[in-house]
Amino acid sequence: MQTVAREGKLSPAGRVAFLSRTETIAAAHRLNSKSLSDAENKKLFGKCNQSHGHNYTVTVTVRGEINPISGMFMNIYTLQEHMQEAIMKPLDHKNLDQDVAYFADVVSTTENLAVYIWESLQKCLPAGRLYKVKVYESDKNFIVYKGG
Ligand SMILES: Nc1nc2c(c(=O)[nH]1)N=C([C@H](O)[C@H](O)COP(=O)(O)OP(=O)(O)OP(=O)(O)O)CN2
Ligand SMILES: [Zn+2]
Repeated sequence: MQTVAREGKLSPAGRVAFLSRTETIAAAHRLNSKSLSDAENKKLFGKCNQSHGHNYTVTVTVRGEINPISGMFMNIYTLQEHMQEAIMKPLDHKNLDQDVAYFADVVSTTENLAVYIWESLQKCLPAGRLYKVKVYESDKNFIVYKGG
């Protein structure tokens, strides 16, 4: 990288790139709202009102301006470390409803799981860095959350 800088072959400034990394978490849960009766929960959530598990696939996308010296805006290993702390450690091989305090009163839908991951990553990433959280609950279903 220093060689590139010495030779003056720097990337033009102001180029924004998007970096994504995917991890998989295995977790158990059930869809159940404390605001509803047992009968209402069964009617609304059907089979998903019973305990079951998923191998969730979580793709996190961050954005930033490419540093002309390093050729990147974030080392992928840095993103890996943040995902370990914010996603893998609290969620992998856990019962979301019982082991994760956030879901004590929040229904553990994939939507809310994406929000949890977004908020956890926001705590360790620089402002404006996080762009998108995509969570696959199964091969067929996924949620995209971009904050807000
Ligand atoms: N909007 C949402 N709807 C549902 C969610 C959710 O998170 N957000 N979650 C569920 C259940 O968790 C359920 O486990 C979904 O899994 P499954 O039925 O296995 O999903 P598939 O569509 O992949 O499987 P099929 O065999 O095709 O049914 C329900 N709804
Ligand atoms: Zn489920």
